[in-house]
Amino acid sequence: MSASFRKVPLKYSFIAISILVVVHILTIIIYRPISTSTDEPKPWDMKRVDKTAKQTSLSPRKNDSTKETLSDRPIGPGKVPPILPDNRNIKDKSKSYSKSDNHVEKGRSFILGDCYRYNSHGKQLLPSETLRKNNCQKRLPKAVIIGVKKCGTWTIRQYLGLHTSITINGETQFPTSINITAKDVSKWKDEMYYSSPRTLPMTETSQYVIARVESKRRLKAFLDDDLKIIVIIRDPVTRAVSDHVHKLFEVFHSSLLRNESFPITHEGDVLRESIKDTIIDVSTGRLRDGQQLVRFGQYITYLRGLLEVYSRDQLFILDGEAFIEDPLPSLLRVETFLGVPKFYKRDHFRVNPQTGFYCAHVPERPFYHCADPKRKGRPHPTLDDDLEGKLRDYYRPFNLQLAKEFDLDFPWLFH
Ligand SMILES: Nc1ncnc2c1ncn2[C@@H]1O[C@H](COP(=O)(O)OS(=O)(=O)O)[C@@H](OP(=O)(O)O)[C@H]1O
Repeated sequence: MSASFRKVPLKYSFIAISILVVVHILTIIIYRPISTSTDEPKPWDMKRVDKTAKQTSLSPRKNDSTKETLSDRPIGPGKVPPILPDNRNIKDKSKSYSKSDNHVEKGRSFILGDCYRYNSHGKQLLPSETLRKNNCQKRLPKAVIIGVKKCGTWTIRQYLGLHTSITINGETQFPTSINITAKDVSKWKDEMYYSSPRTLPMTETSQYVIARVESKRRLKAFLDDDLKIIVIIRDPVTRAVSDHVHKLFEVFHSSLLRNESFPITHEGDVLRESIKDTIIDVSTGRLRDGQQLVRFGQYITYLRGLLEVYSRDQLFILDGEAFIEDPLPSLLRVETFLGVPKFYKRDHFRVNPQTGFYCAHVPERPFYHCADPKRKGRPHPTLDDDLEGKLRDYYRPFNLQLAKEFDLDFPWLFH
């Protein structure tokens, strides 16, 4: 073997090496990430800047039998969920959305706020001298996004993270124990990003909104008197479906991790039937309204609880359905509510042709902010009329009361 290697003439080795070098250079050119502010953002360059935030994406796995069904084919009898923009159906298979791990080119660096930069090594604190000069510290949040679960909290947090006057953490565990101490709060503060006085420190959780009133009150004592609170809510029927799909997907995935050949077939039917089994008591045919899956959509209960602790003008209630349709108008209102300079523009947002959901890119930031279609924006099964009717009947009085008490006019509140 080694003898035959030695017989290969030098000329051929040189040609082979040259070919390899050319192929390598072409690969780098084709897959180079967004590197200048004038470059067109490419869907395959999407990546979250926020590396320390809780990872919500499952890494694509080989032979993933869910792939075709869950991201490409609508579930249900030939229908797509009505809430999604029409362009959800546009398929663009030529672009791979799995190339989400592109890095900033070596030698390039983006400044994020006053305390961080992002380069080919990821997100890093600026040199300590700069941190001192900019008065970078860990600060308790002055504004929070607190839920509701499955209503779009992740996406709005990503978009707010693009704002040059906001420093927003990934999801953090708000201390909600009834005996909360200064130590608990200080531990929580340690989870925050460094921020300068020039930017608004923020964080997010979908848990605080459902915490008991007494717990909310205890935490409030440690926070700014004029803490600003964003609550995003969507059609509770869709929220329940989303929550159920999420839970089932987690189960499928853990099974798949244990046994790669776990068969997943007829997802639409499985999902439709399993949501029915979860929500309807078969013996009585009635809705199991004690289920969290159902109760979480009773937004008025949680919002009333918030009002016992915070004043109405500290709350901004965002329509999650309108936010999906077009995030810009919602974000402009959020800017006003937070009192930060106007930043968002129409051309920061583009629809991901693969999913029909918006993604965001701003020239000041290195990457597209685009949800992993396996984790957010999953296809929903179509509910059968009976189940949907029962859910709508259940939520209607709560929704109407919500519209009245909180002076909201979101169209789905009146369904
Ligand atoms: N731009 C964009 N891209 C993808 N998904 C979007 C977007 N805007 C809102 N949404 C909706 O957000 C839903 C998930 O909500 P959350 O992020 O609050 O979920 S979680 O509670 O943090 O798990 C998620 O629910 P599913 O559609 O069931 O996956 C989406 O409908």
